[in-house]
Amino acid sequence: MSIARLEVRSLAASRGPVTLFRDLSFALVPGEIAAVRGPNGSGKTTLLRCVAGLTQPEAGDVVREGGILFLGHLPGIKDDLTAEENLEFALRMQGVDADATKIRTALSVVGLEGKRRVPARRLSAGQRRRIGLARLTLSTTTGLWILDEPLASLDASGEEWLGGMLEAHAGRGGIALVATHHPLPLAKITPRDIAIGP
Ligand SMILES: Nc1ncnc2c1ncn2[C@@H]1O[C@H](COP(=O)(O)OP(=O)(O)OP(=O)(O)O)[C@@H](O)[C@H]1O
Repeated sequence: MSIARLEVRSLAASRGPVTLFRDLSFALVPGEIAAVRGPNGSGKTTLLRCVAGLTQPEAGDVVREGGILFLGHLPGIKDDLTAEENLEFALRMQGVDADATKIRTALSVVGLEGKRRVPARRLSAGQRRRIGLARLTLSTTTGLWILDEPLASLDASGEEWLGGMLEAHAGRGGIALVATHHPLPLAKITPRDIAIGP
């Protein structure tokens, strides 16, 4: 199981003179998925970074239980590494132990089996995104998934796959905080909406 809990209390963040959000509070219980919504530049990434502990909020607290998987809005892919080298590197940074077979299986799950030895510079935007998303298949015991625009560049089959991954994660007691401009492709769960910005 990937039991997790997240509580955000009276969180505030600014960039320079601009207040992005203030007095933001919410709590997610095991099995809950939240969609963070707001216009470009409203502070969605900033909120995700605060929740992950990567950015210090101006005020408020974040209480977390369970490990974190953070998938940034840029896939963070290194051009000179192959698909499998990129995945291996990302997992190592995350502290996830994955052997060559697991990596190959994860890439095959996201439709990149035939591309695993291809340098990332020769992959499309959606294929690069899929390398990042392959981390989800190997992070099934990580309680809190923080995903920034995971649907960007994904085709319909990728969206459907991601929806299934999120629902399986919720079914294991995991929670997810997902910044998105698109509706989350969930069939069984209604996500909680967290709106920020003007
Ligand atoms: N490194 C930075 N230095 C200064 N200002 C920044 C930096 N990163 C973001 N900002 C500012 O903070 C504000 C919020 O940015 P953030 O990336 O959190 O928004 P967002 O809602 O995720 O946007 P988008 O939908 O475009 O991804 C923006 O107005 C941006 O100009």
